[in-house]
Amino acid sequence: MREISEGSILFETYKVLSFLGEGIFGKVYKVLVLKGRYKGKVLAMKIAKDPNTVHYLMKEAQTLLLFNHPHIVSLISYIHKKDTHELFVLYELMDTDLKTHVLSRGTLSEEEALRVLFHVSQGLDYIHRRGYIHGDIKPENIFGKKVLRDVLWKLGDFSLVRIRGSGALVDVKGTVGYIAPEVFKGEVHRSSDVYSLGCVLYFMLTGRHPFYSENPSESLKKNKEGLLTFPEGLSPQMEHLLERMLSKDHTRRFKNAGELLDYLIKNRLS
Ligand SMILES: Nc1ncnc2c1ncn2[C@@H]1O[C@H](COP(=O)(O)OP(=O)(O)OP(=O)(O)O)[C@@H](O)[C@H]1O
Repeated sequence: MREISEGSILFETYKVLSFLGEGIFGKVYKVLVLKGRYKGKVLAMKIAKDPNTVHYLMKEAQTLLLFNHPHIVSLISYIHKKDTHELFVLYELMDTDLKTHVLSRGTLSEEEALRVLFHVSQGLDYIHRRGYIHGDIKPENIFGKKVLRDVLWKLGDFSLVRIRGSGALVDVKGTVGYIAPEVFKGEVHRSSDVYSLGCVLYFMLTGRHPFYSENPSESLKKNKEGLLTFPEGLSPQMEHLLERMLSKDHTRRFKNAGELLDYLIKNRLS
């Protein structure tokens, strides 16, 4: 297994510029493409070495290759080294993620939060229309790309993506604070993604997810029960929108991202 550091050249094509971070699926590096179709471009490369994580990341890579949308982080290509069981996945390079962006500001205004919501809903609508459920919508999985003086927000990290109707969940996956209550009972719908996105909207407005507690087991309990209170001082439109996204009963939520988008446009919230 190779050691990777700044300046390393991989497959005679990718020069490692810096380390970007590490998640459960492996390390992520900023790389410069030295030759081929993407010569001169700077990309993000995620490297998985553990057979279990390789399996998940491979599933993500194969699904993401089918997607092409301005509000979804693009996958450029992937390389699977069968002999060493390593997987190298190349994505478009993003400049920030929503968690970092919100925490650096404390909270976002309703206007800014709605702008992010509108961007991400478009990416989510694209995958919902194709029969997929994202399964892990949270601020760390929403990425921003600076375009002139603006930021374009995109949905990323499709490691828990699943096809609609592919059976009940055997174990609960996702991130406490952003999981729809029915998911804890093994039920997953497109509206479960809408719920998670509602938790993200709440986070943008308050700097905390709706089930925050200093005690992690209390957070989990509150999340399972869908027990939340709305922050003070919201506009009536924002309160109504949050109620529709964060209803404990999934049949009272927007059914999918398309319904949410229609609502945002009709009520001039986009
Ligand atoms: N396309 C990208 N462009 C820029 N940075 C990225 C990109 N993808 C991931 N990163 C960064 O790399 C780091 C690790 O990301 P990764 O998605 O592997 O883990 P994570 O966000 O901790 O989530 P998880 O472990 O749940 O997958 C994070 O700091 C993330 O912001």
